[in-house]
Amino acid sequence: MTDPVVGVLALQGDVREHLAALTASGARAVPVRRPAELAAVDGVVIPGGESTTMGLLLRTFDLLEPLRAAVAGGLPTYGSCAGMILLASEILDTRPDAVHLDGLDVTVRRNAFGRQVDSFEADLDVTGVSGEPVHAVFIRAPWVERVGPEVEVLATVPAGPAAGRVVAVRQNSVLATSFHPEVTGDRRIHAMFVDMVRTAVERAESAVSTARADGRPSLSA
Ligand SMILES: NC(=O)CC[C@H](N)C(=O)O
Repeated sequence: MTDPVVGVLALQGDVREHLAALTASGARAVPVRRPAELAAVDGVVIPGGESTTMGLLLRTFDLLEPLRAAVAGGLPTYGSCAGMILLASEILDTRPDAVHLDGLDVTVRRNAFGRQVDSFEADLDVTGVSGEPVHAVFIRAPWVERVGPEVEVLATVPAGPAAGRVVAVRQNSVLATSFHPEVTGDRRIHAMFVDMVRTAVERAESAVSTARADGRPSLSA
């Protein structure tokens, strides 16, 4: 197949880094600022940045409902840090009117690792990523405090005061990490997401060809 088109929500945050990481992982990476641009992608990344600001901008740019609907409809979505916060069904330590995309049945706590420790790094074993552990960079990061029954935990902090805290999860077509793989040069998390996107595109294409073979009207007509 041709390279899947993966959008990066480009309202705020480290958009450029995700575009570069996706391009290096075999996707056609494009910025998304308008509903029509969102409608044209096979998958979308919600970058790191500041979740309350990004939430306000989603409203301003009329992207909130289209993005919520796309995620609910199964569009492969990857949220990193602030992106994880926006995807959560419940957010602790945020403003009362904070935006939830409700893509993940999890409770996240913003800035969870404490104000003294704004950033830190750790080597993580991540389910689905083979080889060396992933060197994870956390920047004023959230952690996941509750996971719903459909949510798979992909990584936890291995040691230190936050040992055991959940920092990477997947629920069906939604992937989220507390950390920022886009800043390290290790492309394995983006490659895992691009694989999710490719699988979803292939599935949709084979559903269309089955429908054609059955003589039913084509979904792509
Ligand atoms: N690096 C990040 O994305 C930080 C997230 C930020 N602390 C927030 O609450 O949105």
